[in-house]
Amino acid sequence: MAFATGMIRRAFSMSTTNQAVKHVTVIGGGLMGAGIAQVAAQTGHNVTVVDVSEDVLKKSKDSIKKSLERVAKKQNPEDEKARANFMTETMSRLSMNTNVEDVAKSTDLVIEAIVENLDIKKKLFSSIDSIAPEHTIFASNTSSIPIKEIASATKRLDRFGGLHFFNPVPVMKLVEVIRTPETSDTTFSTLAEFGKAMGKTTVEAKDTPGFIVNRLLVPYMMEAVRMLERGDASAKDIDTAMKLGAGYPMGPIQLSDYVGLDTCQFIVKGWHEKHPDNPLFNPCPLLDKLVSEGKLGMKSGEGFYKYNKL
Ligand SMILES: C[C@H](O)CC(=O)SCCNC(=O)CCNC(=O)[C@H](O)C(C)(C)COP(=O)(O)OP(=O)(O)OC[C@H]1O[C@@H](n2cnc3c(N)ncnc32)[C@H](O)[C@@H]1OP(=O)(O)O
Ligand SMILES: NC(=O)c1ccc[n+]([C@@H]2O[C@H](COP(=O)([O-])OP(=O)(O)OC[C@H]3O[C@@H](n4cnc5c(N)ncnc54)[C@H](O)[C@@H]3O)[C@@H](O)[C@H]2O)c1
Repeated sequence: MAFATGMIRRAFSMSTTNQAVKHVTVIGGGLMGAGIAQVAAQTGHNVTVVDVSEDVLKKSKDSIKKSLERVAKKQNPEDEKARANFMTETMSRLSMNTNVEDVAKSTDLVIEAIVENLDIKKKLFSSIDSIAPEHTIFASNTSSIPIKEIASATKRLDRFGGLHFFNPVPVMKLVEVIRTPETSDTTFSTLAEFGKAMGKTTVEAKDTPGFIVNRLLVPYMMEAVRMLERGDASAKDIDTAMKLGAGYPMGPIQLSDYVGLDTCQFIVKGWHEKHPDNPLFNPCPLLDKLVSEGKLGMKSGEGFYKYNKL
């Protein structure tokens, strides 16, 4: 009987914990942060986006609005009033702030989506660890850095995990939930429930390089860049081949531009430094050249291809 009561209590506390993710702080309002914030607000969460300046936050808010309009149009193509209500309600759950310490004081979940750099991520988490409430869970959206290394900047190893979303967040249906050996069961289930509450399918991934998707996808993208570098095929033909011959929605060269060439470079460089003997993680001189020229892909207007500036 005592056992059964304990089970019930545990189940109850688990479900209240899950419902307790009401306020989400998204740090970094760029490509990924804006998408994460948008979908979290769309699914009924109160969200604050934090970034380095008002200017960046304005751009972030504008891009969220634009993307929401696409979603509203899709949901209610014939009903203008319903579209307007959806926009107003979602935007009312969204706020912007440049002061991370202020926001961290009262939030249930922090999702970090800043630049792919371990030292900068550690500095950020360390600055809010003593400010955030005890119950607050920290998560990183890193593409490639071990969650354990980022978490080491804090004293809440049991309340730290990975939530890895995919670009474009409003469209891609997956979230990888990453646990380290220290991530508690409650933290893991709260993160997985949150992913589901955002309308995503979740998979559990270990804290290994690239988790599941990137461990397979990034070497494939870099092999395509190496193929281009060798002059074996043109960028356009590589992309056409993989779209029509393998059923991918985008070819690997176009996808590299879409992800951001700087982000791709950070990923490969980090893995190569840690695993220099793995040829799949070898640097790509062509990628490095484009990044050094400021050609970062779609977001900068040029990468392997040229784009109309966003
Ligand atoms: C590296 C990281 O750590 C991990 C990653 O993120 S790896 C990258 C993962 N992402 C991918 O692999 C993306 C592959 N590409 C795709 O799936 C598709 O090309 C794409 C969804 C991006 C665009 O699709 P495409 O058909 O070419 O263009 P488009 O017609 O504009 O969009 C398709 C639908 O998505 C919607 N959409 C696209 N981007 C959107 C956005 N930002 N916000 C809201 N809706 C969006 C469109 O409204 C459209 O909806 P509809 O079909 O109902 O009309
Ligand atoms: N681009 C992708 O396809 C993709 C997909 C999944 C995960 N990720 C990961 O998500 C993270 C963000 O990537 P992104 O593509 O959105 O980058 P991005 O460059 O588009 O955006 C990063 C944002 O973080 C802000 N920022 C930087 N330092 C900050 C700080 N200390 N405090 C607050 N804001 C800060 C920047 O001003 C910028 O707006 C990275 O870790 C990346 O690896 C990227």
